[in-house]
Amino acid sequence: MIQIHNNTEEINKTAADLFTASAQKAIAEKGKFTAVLTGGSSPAGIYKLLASDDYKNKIDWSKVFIFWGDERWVPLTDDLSNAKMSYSTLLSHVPIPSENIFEMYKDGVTPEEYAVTYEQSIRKVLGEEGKFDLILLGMGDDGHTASLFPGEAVLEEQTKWVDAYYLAPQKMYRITLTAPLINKAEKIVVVAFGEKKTHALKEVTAGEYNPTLYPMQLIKPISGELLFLVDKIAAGEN
Ligand SMILES: O=C1O[C@H](COP(=O)(O)O)[C@@H](O)[C@H](O)[C@H]1O
Repeated sequence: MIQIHNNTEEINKTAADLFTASAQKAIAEKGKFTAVLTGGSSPAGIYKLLASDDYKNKIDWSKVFIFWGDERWVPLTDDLSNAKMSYSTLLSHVPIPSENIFEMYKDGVTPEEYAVTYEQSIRKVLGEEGKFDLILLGMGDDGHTASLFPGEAVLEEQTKWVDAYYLAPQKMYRITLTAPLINKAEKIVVVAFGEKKTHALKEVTAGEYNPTLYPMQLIKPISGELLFLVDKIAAGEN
């Protein structure tokens, strides 16, 4: 489903409300909430809202478990780190236990080794079902999501839940959840706004099926819900 909003503020509020409602429901039903954060620039407003006085006390953060959809293989101190942005906007401002936060980077190991460790951590918290309560995703201007980039072998991955590889065009390693794992989730919310997203959004949602070119097309939940929160500009209405 695609929801078209008037502006970014509306998208941020809708996403923060969805996050809060999913957390409350999961905690009431199962005693814990498992969520995946997205990187990039798009989610910063959502995270800041969740950390604000209006929102943060609505969630029992001691029962929240945070993972990431992908990461650039850089230390947490690096401005390119998706985790760094998530801490500065959200995680450093809410009472979540540090052991409930699963950063997608570790010093002293290779990205490939850490992909295996990260998958084990997911299995420990979620069990063999691997069903996250909520996954937030962004979408790159080229139609990539998480670190599922056009033309990369990771798009074909069927078995692993987490993969790492060298992304030659960006000259850096990436670590990412794979499409088969993402698709197990209860709810997947994709946030995209601004004119740079217009072309990819049209191709992803209304174009021919060509996930090699537009990897976001691989995101098709098995039994859960997929919701795009976009603004009028991204939707091509302005
Ligand atoms: O490289 C990445 O980009 C996408 C999109 O980022 P945005 O800045 O256009 O919102 C993001 O979803 C992904 O997590 C990130 O690693």
